[in-house]
Amino acid sequence: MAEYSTYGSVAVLQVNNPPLNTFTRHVLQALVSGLERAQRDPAVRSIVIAGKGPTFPAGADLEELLGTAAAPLLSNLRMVDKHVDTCQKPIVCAIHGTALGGGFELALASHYRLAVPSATLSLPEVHLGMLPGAGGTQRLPRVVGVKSAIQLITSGQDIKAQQALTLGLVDKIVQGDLLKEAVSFARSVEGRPLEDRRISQRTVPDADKVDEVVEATRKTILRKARGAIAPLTCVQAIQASVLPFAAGMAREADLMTYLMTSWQAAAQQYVFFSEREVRQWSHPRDKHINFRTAKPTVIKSVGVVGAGTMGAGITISLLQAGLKVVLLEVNKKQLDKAIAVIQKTLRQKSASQKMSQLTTTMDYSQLSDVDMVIEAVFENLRLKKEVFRKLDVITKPQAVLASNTSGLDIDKIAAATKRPDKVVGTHFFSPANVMRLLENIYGKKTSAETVATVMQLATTIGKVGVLVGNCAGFVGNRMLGPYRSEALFLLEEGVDPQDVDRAIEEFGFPMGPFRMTDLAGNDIGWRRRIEARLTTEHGPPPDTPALYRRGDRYCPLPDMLCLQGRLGQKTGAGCMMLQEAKDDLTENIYIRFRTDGSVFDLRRLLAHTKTLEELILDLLFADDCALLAHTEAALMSHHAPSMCNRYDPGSRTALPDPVVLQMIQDYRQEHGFKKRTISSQEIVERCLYSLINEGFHVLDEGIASRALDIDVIYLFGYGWPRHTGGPMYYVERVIGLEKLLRSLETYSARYPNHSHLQPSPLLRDMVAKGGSLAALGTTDSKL
Ligand SMILES: CCCCCC/C=C/CC(=O)SCCNC(=O)CCNC(=O)[C@H](O)C(C)(C)COP(=O)(O)OP(=O)(O)OC[C@H]1O[C@@H](n2cnc3c(N)ncnc32)[C@H](O)[C@@H]1OP(=O)(O)O
Repeated sequence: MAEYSTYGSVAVLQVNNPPLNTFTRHVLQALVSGLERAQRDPAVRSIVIAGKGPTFPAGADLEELLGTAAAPLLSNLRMVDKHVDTCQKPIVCAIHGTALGGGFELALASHYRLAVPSATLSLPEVHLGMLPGAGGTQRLPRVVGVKSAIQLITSGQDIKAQQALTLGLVDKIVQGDLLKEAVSFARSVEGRPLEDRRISQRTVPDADKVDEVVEATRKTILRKARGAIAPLTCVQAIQASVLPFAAGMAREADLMTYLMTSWQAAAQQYVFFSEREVRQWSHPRDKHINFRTAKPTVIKSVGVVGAGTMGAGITISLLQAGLKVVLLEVNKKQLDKAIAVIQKTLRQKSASQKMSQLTTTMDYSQLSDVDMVIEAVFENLRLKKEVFRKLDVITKPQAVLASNTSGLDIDKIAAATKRPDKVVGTHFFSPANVMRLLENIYGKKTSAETVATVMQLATTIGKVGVLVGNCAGFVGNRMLGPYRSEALFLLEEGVDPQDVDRAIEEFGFPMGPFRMTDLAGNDIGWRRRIEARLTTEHGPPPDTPALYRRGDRYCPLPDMLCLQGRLGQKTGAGCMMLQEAKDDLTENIYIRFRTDGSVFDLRRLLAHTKTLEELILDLLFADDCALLAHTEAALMSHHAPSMCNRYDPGSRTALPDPVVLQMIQDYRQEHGFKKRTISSQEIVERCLYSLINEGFHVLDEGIASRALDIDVIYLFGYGWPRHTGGPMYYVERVIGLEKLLRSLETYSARYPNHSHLQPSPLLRDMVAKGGSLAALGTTDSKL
């Protein structure tokens, strides 16, 4: 646990608790014993603490911290801290790997710190809903000042060795053998006075400005925290660092107890383990096919087809992971643009050498030798099938063929090939080089080996891969459907778009539903609805009521919006449409092609077509049309000043527009809706409960095999607030399944035609039988 050895006058304590040398109570007990022994031994004049194997201790063992062993763990940690801080012999910490949380705090309690250049230090407790409760909030500000301490602790950011040296957190960077250097360093400081080496005895350098600093940062922290209590509690603890050390420590301990017993800390620790647990996948159809039994194919080279925003982002992710990439794009301008974006991004990340791993081409035959292809063309089934047909012929027979689709049928895509066992979905999220989620979709015929390969690929490229089944929208986008519908129905009843957004953002999402679709592009959903023949232009049958489709309530506002060119931020306006004379509109609408920025006057193009609607639809969906095959058309209306959520050029700030509010009012009148006041609580409940209810359907159908898979998808792909643990965790542990059921019953009784508010049979069953999501396969083994 902590190996004791001596090198002349130097005692060395090496923590040995693989894989990360985390502090269990036994490790800490062994450290206390080692320190006592070294203090007792008159031959020992200095002490080195180090980690054996890959790292210095990476913090407290979370399984113990959360379980019944928490009390002895904490009391042992305090004991170590006291022994170290009051020790009369110099203690030198030798840091390599990751000195995190309690590990870093142990180093701060010591008298000297040496680190190898690759070492990383951090206090990441805020991500676990806690604070650095072993003196971190008291010692760090004594070294770096309150301002920097607030920044470092509330962000939990990594501090690289060189930065730590600059900040005064380490005393020396060691290039050679760390342990040897640490022993010789310890010897060199033997007998020197220790008082000025004890951080606890120092005063905070910017103590006189503490209130000012806290006041200045509070607003930003609150905004970023989005409902999480840990960041501001960290600030309160840091504020106490200007008190005498013992008083500050007492304040830190009180606040730590408050956080550790909060539901948010439990939720965030669930997130930590769930992020890792999704790697332990098993095939819902056959549990014998799982991460242990299925062997992935080794992937060294990947072809990416399509150099749009997604294709370029995917390419960057692959290159950053050291894979060889062949990027294919049949449009030269688009290809050049993508190369420039990739180059710029890699350069910003100081990874320009990775460009040598990239081949770009317009010729499919260049893909003949890659181990895998990820297709990232326009979201259109016909086009994707065509690409897969080609790939099947060109690539080597053992190559895996993956489609980056956000919801199209993987089986239909696979059917275009003679190797459906090698076809799989890999749903990346935009921006693909930033977003951590990779939703991997198996089809009916996808082999275990192919599943294992894409799950392994996720890990290789630093993503969180979640395995899900095939259905429209898979897990994430399918659950988003009811959420969006309910948001629209709320507009019909009297809420303004910005009120819906505000309520959802107050719950903790970075963006409400309207700002989110404006960002993603309103045309994405529109295209899907058109393909499903749901929009007015392509359906419904004449005898269907205006606000119904296939027996379900339907809100046509987003379709009307798209027809007016309000596609979101990319067109400078989104959200709600402004009902204007179409003739007027044609005067002002242009089409801008993203590849070269050229602008075409619609009136000229209109000469060849019947109506404006038809023209826009043609342009947006004609993937085989020469104009659009390799470009994404963006419609740009010059009516922006009078539009609802409009965006000043280059800005992402949504500006509500009174004209549109009037338009919604007209829409309500036209369809006989009576405006009423709706509370934020109702907005949140109706939107989120309908999303979660769909999650129960998804589990019932085996599309997701565990509730934690859904949680991870929403946390890493959709901005679900981390401190709530994810939708399924939140509803079970915070709201309660019974309350969810009762609320859904109330709302569905009020809105019998909103089918997504009808409680799922699984939810009813679980409430009736007292079942839990954990029993369904949510692995809570570590919680
Ligand atoms: C008033 C007195 C109060 C005293 C309170 C003292 C409180 C101290 C607070 C803390 O120290 S909290 C813990 C702080 N440390 C962390 O948050 C580190 C968390 N870990 C990581 O960030 C990463 O694991 C890593 C260290 C960067 C390594 O990443 P890597 O990708 O290499 O490995 P993983 O797959 O993440 O982890 C491997 C394996 O280990 C498990 N694990 C990681 N950290 C912990 C931990 N702190 N406790 C328990 N288990 C941990 C992880 O779950 C993996 O397990 P698996 O079974 O292989 O999935």
